[in-house]
Amino acid sequence: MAIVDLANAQLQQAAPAATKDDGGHEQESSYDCGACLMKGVRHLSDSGITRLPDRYVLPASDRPSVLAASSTAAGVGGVGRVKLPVVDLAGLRDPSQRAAVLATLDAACREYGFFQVVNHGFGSDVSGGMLDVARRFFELPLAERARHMSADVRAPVRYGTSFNQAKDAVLCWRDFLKLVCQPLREVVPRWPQQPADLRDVATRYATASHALFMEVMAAALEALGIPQQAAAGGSGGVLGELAAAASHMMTVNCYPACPQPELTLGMPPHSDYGLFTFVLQDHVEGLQVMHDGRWLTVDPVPGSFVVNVGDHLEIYSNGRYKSVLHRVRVNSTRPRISVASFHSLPAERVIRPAPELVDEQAGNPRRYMDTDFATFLAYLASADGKNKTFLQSRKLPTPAAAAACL
Ligand SMILES: O=C(O)CCC(=O)C(=O)O
Ligand SMILES: [Fe+2]
Repeated sequence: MAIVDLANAQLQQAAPAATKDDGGHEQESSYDCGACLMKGVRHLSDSGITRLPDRYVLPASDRPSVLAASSTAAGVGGVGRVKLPVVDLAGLRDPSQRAAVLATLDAACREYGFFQVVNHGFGSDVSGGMLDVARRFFELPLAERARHMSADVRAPVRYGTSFNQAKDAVLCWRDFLKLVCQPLREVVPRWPQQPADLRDVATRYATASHALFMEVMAAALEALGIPQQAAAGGSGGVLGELAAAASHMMTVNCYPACPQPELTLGMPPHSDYGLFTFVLQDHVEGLQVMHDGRWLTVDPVPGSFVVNVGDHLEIYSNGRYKSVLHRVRVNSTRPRISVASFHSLPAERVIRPAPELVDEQAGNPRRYMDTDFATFLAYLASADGKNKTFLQSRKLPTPAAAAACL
């Protein structure tokens, strides 16, 4: 798994922008040809364009200002901004504080589906080094980056643009480098050779990210009350399975300065496919989280990771933890780099609600169907993708909802 795009967008199926819209967009331009656009947005930005090519212009109802302007939420920073709950890993490692930190993590996963991890022990050389080499990768000449362009979504390394460049009716203002990270020793020799230190730096980063994921996953299982020995019939539980084999993919995202950021997005609304995603971002804001029907901008906290619950964890927790929609805004002056690490069980593993969290008699019916990677691929190819998210497509009707339909 973790080999194709592990994010489920509410796909933008709108037709490209009309001949002229309120941004004064005209249809014919040298930058509107399909082949030029596939060179990516870094190329467009470097070429000094002053207006957004039509293929990036979202229909008015999907533009970033909609829903964002007046958002507020209890316990958050300013209007439309959020300081995510903080999970202090140093506290988690201290027996006298562990219960309190677990309670914070549990509440964050239920309410926001997002939290921030601090004091994680990741050396700043590891995370800072990763952001630095990512930035230098996108500064390479286009011809060097383009060596890794591939239509094969299973390739261990893939360079591309937009969200799903082969399918997106409206393109996103993002270029990306995807690196499959497992089995690490086998895939690293396939990763880019330029910049010369990329393989070393990304290997150290991937190793540390996996260790951090295991620690946070152990905490989440404890907070959910799932004993690790019993979780998979006494075979060491999910943690034991993950230690033996996991899926892990890294996406390095580059969002260059955009001439008309109010008309487009860096990433469309989507949820992530796995158990947990760890996002390392530079100091430029852009990530927005859906909370209570409103978009909230996440305040970047230097040295921290933004962690979010993925679809697999929502299913495994039988809906207790939320895999929420998020998206990325861009801006006109400051390029932004982020590195998203997607962690889950191996692709062939069927994900279903943990038996410990299902109890029909106690009013906790099973809420999700069995899910595996083949189901996910079938969903992507199906018409359903236009109408609802993958997660919605896996929901079982609750008894109350089923009764209402009778
Ligand atoms: O760039 C970001 O902050 C988030 C990226 C993201 O959501 C993803 O890669 O799935
Ligand atoms: Fe995401």
